[in-house]
Amino acid sequence: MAIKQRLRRTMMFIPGNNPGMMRDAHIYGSDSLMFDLEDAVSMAEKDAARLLVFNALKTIDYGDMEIVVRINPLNTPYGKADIEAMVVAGAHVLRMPKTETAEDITECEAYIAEMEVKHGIPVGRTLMMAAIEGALGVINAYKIATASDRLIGIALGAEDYCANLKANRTKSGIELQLARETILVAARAAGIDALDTVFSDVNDEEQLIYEAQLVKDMGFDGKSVINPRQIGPVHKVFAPTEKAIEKAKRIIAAIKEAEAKGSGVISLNGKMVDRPVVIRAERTIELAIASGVLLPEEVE
Ligand SMILES: CC(=O)SCCNC(=O)CCNC(=O)[C@H](O)C(C)(C)COP(=O)(O)OP(=O)(O)OC[C@H]1O[C@@H](n2cnc3c(N)ncnc32)[C@H](O)[C@@H]1OP(=O)(O)O
Ligand SMILES: O=C([O-])CC(=O)C(=O)O
Ligand SMILES: [Mg+2]
Repeated sequence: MAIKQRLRRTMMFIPGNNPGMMRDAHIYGSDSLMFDLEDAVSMAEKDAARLLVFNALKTIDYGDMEIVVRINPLNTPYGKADIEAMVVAGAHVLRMPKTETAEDITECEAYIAEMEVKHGIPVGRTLMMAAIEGALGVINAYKIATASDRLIGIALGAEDYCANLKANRTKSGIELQLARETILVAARAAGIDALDTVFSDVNDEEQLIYEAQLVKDMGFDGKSVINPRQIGPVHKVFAPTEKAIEKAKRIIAAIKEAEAKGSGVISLNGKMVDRPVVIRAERTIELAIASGVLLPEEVE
């Protein structure tokens, strides 16, 4: 089922022209599956890939995993056919690549709605997300993030972004700093998810963990991955540590006690605990439960 708010630590890209990968994609445990009809598929295979993904979504039981499909932009010969097929196939979320303006989103949304009506599907069932992959998209991030109620999040596409900026992908990530911060702030202002880009070297786990930790500390909800081996390390980074969980529990217990006495701010081991600290503690508990490292009954 399409759900606007859910855990999205990892979305795994699966090339839309690879039936073997599509068949087994759900066994690796990413939070979302993201079938790709765009850059992982050559021009010659676009129509075949669309049909393959359509059949996979219609016939394979992916359980309650979130199903995302990255379609081709509307200004290509494939965009409209991708939208129609994926709306009918029941994809939960359509990912718009290379989004530059709010109109890119509103045009797609109008066509999605048209296809829902044409096929007797409830209007609004198909959700959307936008990948920002160039300078103009970053400049327009907030307008993009607020362009449609169907949007679940915005994501950075760093490979195309670096190509557009004439930047190098570095270990520190300095070239992505502005884009990441802008996307994060735009997503938070719009009340939707902020999702980080892929890391392409599947054999370099150390750098993957570095990037995941960096974006987690910044506030991102998750990171796209391209290989099953990248799922575990990213989930580990996004799961709160035992120490963080214990601290969050102490904060929540202390504030409950203070509130019972009519006070909104207290001191815990010499540190001020007020509303923002409590919000972060609550998020830690939510993430811990969602990540399976804490049972709901362990929280009073
Ligand atoms: C810049 C962009 O646009 S990025 C988005 C587009 N790119 C993609 O979608 C690429 C997705 N990833 C891949 O195609 C592959 O992971 C590659 C090419 C990067 C590496 O491939 P491999 O070296 O074969 O990976 P590896 O040896 O780790 O594969 C192990 C198993 O996982 C499977 N697997 C690998 N990647 C994926 C994936 N993305 N989805 C599902 N299954 C996968 C393989 O089929 C293999 O299965 P098997 O053991 O049953 O044979
Ligand atoms: O969106 C992503 O993470 C992958 C991508 O297309 C890019 O980096 O250009
Ligand atoms: Mg791209």
